[in-house]
Amino acid sequence: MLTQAIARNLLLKHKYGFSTIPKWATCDPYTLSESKPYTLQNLVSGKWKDAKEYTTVVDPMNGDKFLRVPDTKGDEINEFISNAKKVPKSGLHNPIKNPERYQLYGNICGKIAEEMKKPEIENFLCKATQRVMPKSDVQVKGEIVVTRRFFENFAGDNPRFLCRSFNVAGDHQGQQSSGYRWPYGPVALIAPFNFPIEIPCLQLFGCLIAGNRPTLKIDSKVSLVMEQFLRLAIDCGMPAEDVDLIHSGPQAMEKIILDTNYRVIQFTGSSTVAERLSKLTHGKVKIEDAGFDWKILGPDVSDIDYVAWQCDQDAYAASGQKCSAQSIMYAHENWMKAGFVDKIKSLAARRKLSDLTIGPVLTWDNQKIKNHIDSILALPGAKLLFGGKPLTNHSIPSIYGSYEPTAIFVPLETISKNFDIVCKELFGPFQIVSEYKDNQLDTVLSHLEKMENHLTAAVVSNDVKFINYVASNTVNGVTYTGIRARTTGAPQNHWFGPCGDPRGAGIGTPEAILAVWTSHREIITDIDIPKNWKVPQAS
Ligand SMILES: NC(=O)c1ccc[n+]([C@@H]2O[C@H](COP(=O)([O-])OP(=O)(O)OC[C@H]3O[C@@H](n4cnc5c(N)ncnc54)[C@H](O)[C@@H]3O)[C@@H](O)[C@H]2O)c1
Repeated sequence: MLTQAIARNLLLKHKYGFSTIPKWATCDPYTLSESKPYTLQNLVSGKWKDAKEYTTVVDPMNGDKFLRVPDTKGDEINEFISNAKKVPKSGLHNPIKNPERYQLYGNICGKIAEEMKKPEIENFLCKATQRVMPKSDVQVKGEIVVTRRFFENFAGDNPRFLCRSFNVAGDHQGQQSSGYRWPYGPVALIAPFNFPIEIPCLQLFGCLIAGNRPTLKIDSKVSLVMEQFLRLAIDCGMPAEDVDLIHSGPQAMEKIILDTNYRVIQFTGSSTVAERLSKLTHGKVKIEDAGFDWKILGPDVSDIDYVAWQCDQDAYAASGQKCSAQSIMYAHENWMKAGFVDKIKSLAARRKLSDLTIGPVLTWDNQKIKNHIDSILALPGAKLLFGGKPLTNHSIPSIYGSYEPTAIFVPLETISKNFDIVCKELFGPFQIVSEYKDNQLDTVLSHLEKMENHLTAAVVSNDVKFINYVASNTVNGVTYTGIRARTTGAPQNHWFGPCGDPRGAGIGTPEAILAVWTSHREIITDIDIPKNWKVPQAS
């Protein structure tokens, strides 16, 4: 693989006539290996700094010790805390303070988008991402392109348009109320491993555009990508003091949170940590957590090859490590009779490690995956549809999972009686399949009602009455409907986030940025006392 990377690097150099490593980059993802490891740095107070201690991150494809990531702790966290404490609650800018910074961020976003269009920079970001979170070329390119398009969206005057205010006429001459979207000031942003560039970039720049000053913490397995991306952003004019990047373990981050005055913490990751931080901060959190995402295939069977392809993508692309991945599929009996499962089975069988259409699972090892599969197969009527075995002939280290795309059939009534076991998110290439008849749709809906997480969902049907019945009785924040409905897809052009939880966060769109990174403020101007005013009766 390494030889391939070097060959590709040389090919690109030849094709484009310049180095494939951008001038601001400090790591070469094409040659990164145990013999050419890279040591990451924290960004604090506008300076790149080393740490006293490091953790080692291994190459998920072969176990090579290829990254040394700061294990920031002890006294080293004090600078992060004091920087956050210096930030005023009114932010670095707001609609009536330092408004030129909206233009600054419009320019930065425009410049970043321009840079990301350059092939050598796009390739660099794709490779860096793929080295730490192995996914296919198509999947990784999709992540980079969504990120670039987000920056295109917020170039120019769009930061100030985003934070536009409104006025309402008052009760008398000289009175007017103005509604503002106000930043929180000192904030923290915690991001997971599965989208090393898209999640942190969209949240970080939404946060900055709105006037906040964040401490950024990414999962250390993948924080290489944002460590490099921030160097690009600084090169594009971002003031280096506008954000602190910390690489640390959970305890150090919790200590920072406890000792700091963060006004809001945006967290993306597991529900367990989300709940923990929620309690720790007395609810000052905006959460994007686990996804147990469902798909319902309606009674109207059509376009079976397309729908099967979409199911395979939804369940198994990026080895199922998307929070939007299809976790459970309820197929109407008409689809089952049409041989739908066999179609998905043969599509899933095309996936291979050599092109990363299936790859390492970074938070579940094979023992944990096997235990989950066994516990479901032990339930009444459950049967393995396909997969169910570890991958073979590879060098993925055993701390990570490596499993075939897997599907297990579980009857509807078994799910009803064993809901907690069946409807548990396995963050890997795994899905539950069930079948329902016309008169069992309400049983399916009763399952959806019981679910804890309401992130993505798909109603695959072109029957408008069917779609409306399901959509009107459910709450998922991102619900795709129609024969092309999918569960995965977190582009920059529509809201992505859970619904039905007051702590729920969104990402990327104007509404998402305003909902997560600003709160409402109203300033009422009242300046004009009439000349003939007299003291009224006591009231
Ligand atoms: N809803 C979404 O938009 C979305 C997107 C991506 C992933 N996810 C979810 O994330 C999960 C997978 O990620 P994971 O298991 O690595 O998540 P995780 O909760 O273990 O880690 C997420 C981040 O939190 C940090 N962290 C962990 N414990 C912490 C603590 N006590 N204090 C402060 N920070 C802490 C981690 O270092 C990491 O940066 C899945 O459940 C997936 O569905 C959700």
